[in-house]
Amino acid sequence: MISVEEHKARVREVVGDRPVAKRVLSECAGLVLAEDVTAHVSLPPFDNSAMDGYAVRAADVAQAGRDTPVELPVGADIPAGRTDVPALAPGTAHRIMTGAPMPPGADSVVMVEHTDGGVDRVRIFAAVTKGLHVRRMGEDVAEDTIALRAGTVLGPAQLGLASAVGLDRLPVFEPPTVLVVSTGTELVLPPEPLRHGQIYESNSVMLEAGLSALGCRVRTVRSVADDVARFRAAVEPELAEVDLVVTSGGVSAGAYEVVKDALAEVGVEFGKVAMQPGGPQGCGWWNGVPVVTLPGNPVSVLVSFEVFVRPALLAALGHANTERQRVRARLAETLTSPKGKRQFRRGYYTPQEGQVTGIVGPKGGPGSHLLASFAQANCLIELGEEVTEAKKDSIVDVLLL
Ligand SMILES: Nc1nc2c(c(=O)[nH]1)N[C@H]1C(S)=C(S)[C@@H](COP(=O)(O)OP(=O)(O)OC[C@H]3O[C@@H](n4cnc5c(N)ncnc54)[C@H](O)[C@@H]3O)O[C@H]1N2
Ligand code: MOO
Repeated sequence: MISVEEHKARVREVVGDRPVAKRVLSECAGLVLAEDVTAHVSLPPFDNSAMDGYAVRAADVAQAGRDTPVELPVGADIPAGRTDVPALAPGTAHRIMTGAPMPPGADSVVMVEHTDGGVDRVRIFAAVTKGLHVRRMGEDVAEDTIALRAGTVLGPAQLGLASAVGLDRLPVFEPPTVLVVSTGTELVLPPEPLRHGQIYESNSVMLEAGLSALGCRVRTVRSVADDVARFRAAVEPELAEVDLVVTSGGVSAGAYEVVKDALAEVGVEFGKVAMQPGGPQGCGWWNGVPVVTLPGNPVSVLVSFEVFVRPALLAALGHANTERQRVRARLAETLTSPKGKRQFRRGYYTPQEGQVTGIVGPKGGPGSHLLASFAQANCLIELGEEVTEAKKDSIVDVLLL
């Protein structure tokens, strides 16, 4: 039996690292930037107005007040987007809109609310300090400096910034195409009617959802009978198209362990990991393609995905943080755990106002077929290998899903 950490390291090694590719911004959300990116324009690219109003010289309106307006002739109209901006003559104002370039000679902007809004001449009721309501060129990003650092996870703000400095593509770690394979002669695809002894296939749907959330492309072979020749025939042609294969089922100790039977001879290693659920596991390469074989029980599949596959893929995709957020919580009821195995129980974590630790209670029992209770959970309660009983009110580790 190997430890969770050992198998985690094996899966990480098998999954490997992802190559770098340039992708259009619309396909980069959630991915990690592979190289530093330099801005070749300043942001803002030019001095511009932060308000709708009038561009002035502060000195020309120094005496303006509510009861002592200063009246200036309006020289020009500068909407946002105007590229031929005339200079401001002393003793005049230009009407200017938010985002429009500051005219040479002007040093500040009076908000329209502090004027009479005049078009040919304007009465100004407030003085301004020099630079008021002017957004300076380069105050957000200076030209030829690094706008985004390698390792940045690209969310809305980061992608917006990339576009704002004129980029249409970014170098990212390319997400893999993953083949999901569900094995089991008993599996039927909804909405086909079930006969006694058959069940609806659910593992591929969970794996697809989990993989898609990481940005992976997913192909699926949704139901392969427990027959080595049929398994090979269904999966082998796909190998050239994918970067990783994740199977479920057919890896334990029975007489018809299709995944084990088909892949042990190509060098995939199978064994037992000291965890519950998710004991029987395997990983290796098939025709050079990384393969991770997960046990078939639905809860085992999802816990195994969380513990082994998700962190390995996040690391492969360049994420520095590959783990779920871990918090400490007070246990709402006593739990038992098998000696020598790390147990992952499905739980519901509730933060407590003003407290460092929240409260966590189990959702359902430890059985790896209890999918409905997983569907009500928001966390995994992790009980270490040495733990056989975690008492009510003791503090436990919780992984937030
Ligand atoms: N003698 C032993 N028997 C078992 C052991 C063991 O160590 N010795 N380990 C048990 C554990 S723990 C697990 S986990 C399972 C893993 O078995 P397999 O990976 O071979 O999975 P299957 O037997 O194919 O399926 C297990 C269970 O899950 C259902 N299943 C499978 N695929 C799907 C799917 N795509 N959608 C929904 N449900 C699925 C399947 O019908 C079985 O009920 O082995 C134990 N046995
Ligand atoms: O290790 Mo199994 O995954 O408990 O059912």
